[in-house]
Amino acid sequence: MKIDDEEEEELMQQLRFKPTELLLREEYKESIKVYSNFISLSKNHLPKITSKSENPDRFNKLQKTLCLALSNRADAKSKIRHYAESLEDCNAALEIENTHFKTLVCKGKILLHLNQYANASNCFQSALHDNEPIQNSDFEMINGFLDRCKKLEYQSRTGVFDLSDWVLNGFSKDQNPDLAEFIGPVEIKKSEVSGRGLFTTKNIEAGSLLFVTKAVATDRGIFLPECGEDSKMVMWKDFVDKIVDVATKCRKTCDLICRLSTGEEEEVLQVPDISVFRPDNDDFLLTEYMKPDVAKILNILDVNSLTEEDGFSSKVLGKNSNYYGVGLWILASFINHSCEPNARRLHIGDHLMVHASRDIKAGEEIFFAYFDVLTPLNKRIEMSKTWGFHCECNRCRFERDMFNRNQGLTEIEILLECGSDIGNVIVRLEEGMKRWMVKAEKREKGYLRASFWRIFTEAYQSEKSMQRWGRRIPPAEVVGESVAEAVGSDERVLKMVVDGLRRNGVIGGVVEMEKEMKLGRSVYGKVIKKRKAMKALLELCIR
Ligand SMILES: C[S@@+](CC[C@H](N)C(=O)[O-])C[C@H]1O[C@@H](n2cnc3c(N)ncnc32)[C@H](O)[C@@H]1O
Repeated sequence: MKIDDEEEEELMQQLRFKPTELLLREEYKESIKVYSNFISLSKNHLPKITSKSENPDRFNKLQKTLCLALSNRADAKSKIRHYAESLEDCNAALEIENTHFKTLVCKGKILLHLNQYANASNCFQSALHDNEPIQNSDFEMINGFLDRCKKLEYQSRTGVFDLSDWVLNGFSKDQNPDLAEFIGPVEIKKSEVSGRGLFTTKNIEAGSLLFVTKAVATDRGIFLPECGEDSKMVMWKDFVDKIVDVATKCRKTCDLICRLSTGEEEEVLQVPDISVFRPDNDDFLLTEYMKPDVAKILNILDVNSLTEEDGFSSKVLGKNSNYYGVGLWILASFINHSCEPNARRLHIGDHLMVHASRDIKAGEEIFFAYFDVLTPLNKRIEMSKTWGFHCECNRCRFERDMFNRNQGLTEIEILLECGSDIGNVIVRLEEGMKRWMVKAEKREKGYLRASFWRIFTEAYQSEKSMQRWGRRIPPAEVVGESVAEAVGSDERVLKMVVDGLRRNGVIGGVVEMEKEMKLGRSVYGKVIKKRKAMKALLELCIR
């Protein structure tokens, strides 16, 4: 339908207020539609005003209205997480009026959300200084954002994070600590294990932070055993929908997800430069937009999604034991598995903090445990099969070799299966390790103790076992420490060592306290800076 200029202007008048109403009612999609109508009519109308009436006042007025409409549409788009499109609208509005307050605030908030702290800060600075005088409430709001940008930019640049206050305040559930993204001394390279892997670029001490990254999406729930697997399937579907939604809306995320492994033909996969994962990297804008291939994304999620159960333990966080969370963290998806891992992850809100759980030398590959590694070899073989690979780490090779070379280990397993006294089995194992020349310095003792972890914990927790066998089995802290050295520690290992040290009656001894703190740092990372906070975690862990 052709409409004349007067009708067009009347229509614009009607459209001017309608979308604002919709925006206030939080009907974002509808308001975007009406704003889009208004914007195209305005763009159509602008040249006519200049050429026909030569009326600069009207022209300026319409320009201002167009700028506001673009800014409001940007706001609506950001509310439904169409960040890339929202930024385009912000830039178009700023081209009309480069100090437009509302647009600068909207753009700043989006950039902050996208972890581009310095760029976000520039927007807020400009909103503050190019728009004087400014209302008190706006002044406070902008300064709040500027403080956040400054804090996050510092974290992101230096890797200095401190979760102590959050721990000391009882892990305040509604207020997770404000965390930036950070990439430490790591790079992606071809791995001897499979495909690509993440490697250190310098020597790293246990507890040091390797990187902090925010999830593409997560999903969480409490699943009572009586609900069965169906409710978990519903959650999984919801999670997949969230990922596809983000990939559809954000070209960069889609591009990054598509670089992940589907578990097939990993050898031909490209090795991306680590800079690609920095939030301010815009190279992806040059790549052609690919519509997300949902079937491929499903395979990628199967191979790369992480569950949250291994984060700050449910026990420490006081979470319901039926709690279950799943998420996709892109940089973490380049980490391969080993049964002697050297890195641990903490899940805090949607952020994943990854730190070294043992000292790592420059150039070594970083490994996670994809499944519980305090389990025997046959169980681990089963678990790695479900992941679609066969683990060839030092520990698996050593244990396979031990089983092949002598009957001793097989006999011990048979004793266990026949329900022999666990204290007796431990004594047989410890004596066997001496005969088989298992070397502590090569971490071999720790490997085997980690594989027989269950019986060690049961024995130390049983007064009867300890009375009968206590003198012939090594102290809990010795076993715990050798396991920590060999396969890295977790809260169970920490508990065994701390319980053992305290059972000896040396509470508060300087050497023992330092041992506990050191182990605590390898489990929780150096992000717990205050001693008081680490002590609080240790107490929670052994409770
Ligand atoms: C999260 S990805 C790890 C990064 C992957 N190697 C890549 O190139 O993108 C998980 C996949 O890596 C491979 N993988 C991880 N650990 C492995 C291991 N210890 N041995 C063999 N393959 C492994 C498996 O194909 C697994 O499905």
